[in-house]
Amino acid sequence: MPRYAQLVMGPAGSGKSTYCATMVQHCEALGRAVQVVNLDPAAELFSYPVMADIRELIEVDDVMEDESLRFGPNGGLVFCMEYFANNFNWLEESLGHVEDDYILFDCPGQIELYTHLPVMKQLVEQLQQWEFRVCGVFLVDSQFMVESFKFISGILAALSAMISLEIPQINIMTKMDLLSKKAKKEIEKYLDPDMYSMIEDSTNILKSKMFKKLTKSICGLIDDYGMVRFLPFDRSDEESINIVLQHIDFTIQYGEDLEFKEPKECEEDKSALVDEYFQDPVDE
Ligand SMILES: Nc1nc2c(ncn2[C@@H]2O[C@H](COP(=O)(O)OP(=O)(O)OP(=O)(O)O)[C@@H](O)[C@H]2O)c(=O)[nH]1
Ligand SMILES: [Mg+2]
Repeated sequence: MPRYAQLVMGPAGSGKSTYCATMVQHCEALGRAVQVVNLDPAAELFSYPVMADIRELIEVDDVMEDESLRFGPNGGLVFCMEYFANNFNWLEESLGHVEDDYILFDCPGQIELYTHLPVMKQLVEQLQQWEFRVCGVFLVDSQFMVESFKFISGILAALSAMISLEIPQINIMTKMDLLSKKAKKEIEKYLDPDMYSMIEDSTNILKSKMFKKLTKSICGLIDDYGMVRFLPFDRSDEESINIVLQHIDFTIQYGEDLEFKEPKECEEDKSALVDEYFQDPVDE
């Protein structure tokens, strides 16, 4: 039986932990069991139940306080993640092996983890060895995406994670509930972007010829990949959460191997339900 995983990534404050909490609630309402593993060694509070917490293995504060290491917060985090990569057996023990398990990994927000450090790639390979089908979920704050320049930098971050991890990836614009009506309308064009009109938008305001040329090349590169699309995520809208979940389920083929399980209560009440169904209609 395959196992399923979402690797929830994205820049600091993009809404990763909130996304995990929202997904857990949503899946609970659907009667689906979803667990969350915290992989942020600097996290403090969670609004979801944690199945495993990297801080049981290593904590950023301890690394920063260590006299021989003398790391700051970012160096400390990199150290913690490298230590984690050398101790995947901790994760294996914490995960156990439950049939059909579906796990969200709430990752740290340091962008270098997804662009050039090998840790996340090593994690993906390890999860795949444990029979997980892994989907990358890359979150970007929609409030920073309403201008074409910011959008291009967001798209490049998503693209570099996609290229370095080599797994299917769903890109999401979070915090859609915070946008004004006008901004929502404006952002529609960024969900499925036409990079050529983006080139026009961005280069018209540029004075330097060289910068114009560079922007054109970057937009051309993004367009060549043709793989970066965004889904809007509004935590207050069940429909939007459902669409995101369906896309992710589809990429990891969740549900294809599931066997039908009869809900317990239903089994007991089955005869009663059947009787009710075949009852003679009551005369009104
Ligand atoms: N209104 C609104 N606020 C959100 C949403 N998602 C996140 N937030 C807020 O944004 C802030 C950061 O959210 P987090 O979920 O902690 O973000 P994160 O990506 O886990 O942050 P780090 O782990 O520090 O990188 C919190 O104050 C959240 O309440 C959203 O969809 N809507
Ligand atoms: Mg977080």
